[in-house]
Amino acid sequence: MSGTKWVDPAPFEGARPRFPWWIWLPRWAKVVALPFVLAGLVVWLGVRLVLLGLRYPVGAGVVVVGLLAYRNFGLSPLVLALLALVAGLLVWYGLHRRSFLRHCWYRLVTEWRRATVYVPKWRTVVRLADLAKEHRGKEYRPALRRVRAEGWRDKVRVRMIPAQSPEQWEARRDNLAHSFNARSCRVRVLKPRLLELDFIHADPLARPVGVPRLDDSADVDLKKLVVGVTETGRPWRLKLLGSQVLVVGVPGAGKGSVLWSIVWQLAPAIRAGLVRLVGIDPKGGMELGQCPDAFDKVVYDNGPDAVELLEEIAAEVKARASRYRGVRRLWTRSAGEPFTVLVVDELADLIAYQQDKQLRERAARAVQTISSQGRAPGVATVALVQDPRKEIVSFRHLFTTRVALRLDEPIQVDMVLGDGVRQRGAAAHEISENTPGVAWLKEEGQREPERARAFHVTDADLVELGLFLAPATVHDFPASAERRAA
Ligand SMILES: Nc1ncnc2c1ncn2[C@@H]1O[C@H](COP(=O)(O)OP(=O)(O)OP(=O)(O)O)[C@@H](O)[C@H]1O
Repeated sequence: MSGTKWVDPAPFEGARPRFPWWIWLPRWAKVVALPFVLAGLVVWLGVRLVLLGLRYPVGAGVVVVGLLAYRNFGLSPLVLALLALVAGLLVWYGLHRRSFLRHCWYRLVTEWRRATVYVPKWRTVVRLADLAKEHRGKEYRPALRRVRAEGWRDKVRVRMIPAQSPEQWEARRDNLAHSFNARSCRVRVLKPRLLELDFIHADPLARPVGVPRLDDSADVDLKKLVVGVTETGRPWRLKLLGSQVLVVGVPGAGKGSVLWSIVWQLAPAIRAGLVRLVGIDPKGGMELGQCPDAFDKVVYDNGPDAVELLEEIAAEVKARASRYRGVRRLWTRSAGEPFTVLVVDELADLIAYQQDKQLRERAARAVQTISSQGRAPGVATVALVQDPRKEIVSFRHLFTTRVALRLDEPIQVDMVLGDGVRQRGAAAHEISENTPGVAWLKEEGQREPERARAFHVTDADLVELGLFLAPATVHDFPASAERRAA
């Protein structure tokens, strides 16, 4: 108070200590409640043990049998049995490493990481990352659910608090990764309120993947062409029938390997006449010239010949569409004409860098016709490009399958894969220079992007492919040639 004027004291800014409610109970009530609390604890522990037994029936069985054996026969047989168990596990590892890791080792790692990393740090990390909220004295904290270790990544399920969105988690991917000692973190939405965080510890695609054997009898599935492996170890299946493919990557990112993996897998169908390849390589044949036998027609520049070829395919698209009208909605083998794949290496050379304005416009019109109308009549485009900017490819949206190999900048990832996909973890600009052929993939209608590596198609493989596809030449047997000459 100063004179007659009232001055408010400064508000109390210290944190008031909070005590649990039972602290205020009278002493006698605590004594009465103690046996009930202890009984409750015992029941809780029993339930946890039963749940653990149900989760790991084999492990629990081994422990129970071990205890019984120890009681009935003493220590020595138990030690022998344990040694036999270890030997059995080693044999399992030797015979089938994959199933051993999956069913035994990764389960142990899961429990270990849950107990030593995620449970102890969870509360602090979500509070410091602003993912927990306090409202009217009650704390709302995202719940840590199932954890699964898979060696190269830990999958951690999280139940979000009310009014939270996946974008809030996506914005804190880096904070979470560093907090849990991971290289990076990705966010996936499993269902409303349930997220799965991937904490990445290693790159399963670090090693190149060789091409499979060329098999004449193989059935080529144009909707699921296997052109590499995904990081989860499954085949990378590329949709060609009913899709248009855009492959983007800086020089040396491995665009060639995506292209040749597609051709490699199409080879049996090309040989059987079911698929026809048409190619344009404005770089003078540096890429497609490595295996010209794969192509029905190929042009090695970006001049009038290339544009005429594009217009020929565009005309074919229209002609097929009018033939199919009312007969079929999508190309099938029974259509009686081959599925056509147009391969353009460096699309920008045709539709952006071409000096002649008329040729440039004609090329862009033809490519747009093919990629917008070719789906149903069985004409697919596989276009490779280094620069994804709108000024270079103004009709990116017509390509329904996008492959982002290594890129320079984050903004390029958004251009290729679409808005928001990078935030979910598709960091194509972070792909290492040491892993050419690694790409992020996004198909139309698929929410989550996938990471995969194309087969490594070597020069020797291309020679083999050329031999496989070269038209058979029948040479005269020397003796019969001499006889005819005589
Ligand atoms: N899938 C792959 N696995 C392993 N190595 C690869 C793979 N793809 C490409 N490479 C290697 O990376 C290098 C560059 O590959 P490639 O020429 O295909 O790149 P690019 O993107 O087509 O480059 P450019 O735009 O200059 O033609 C080559 O030495 C190749 O052997």
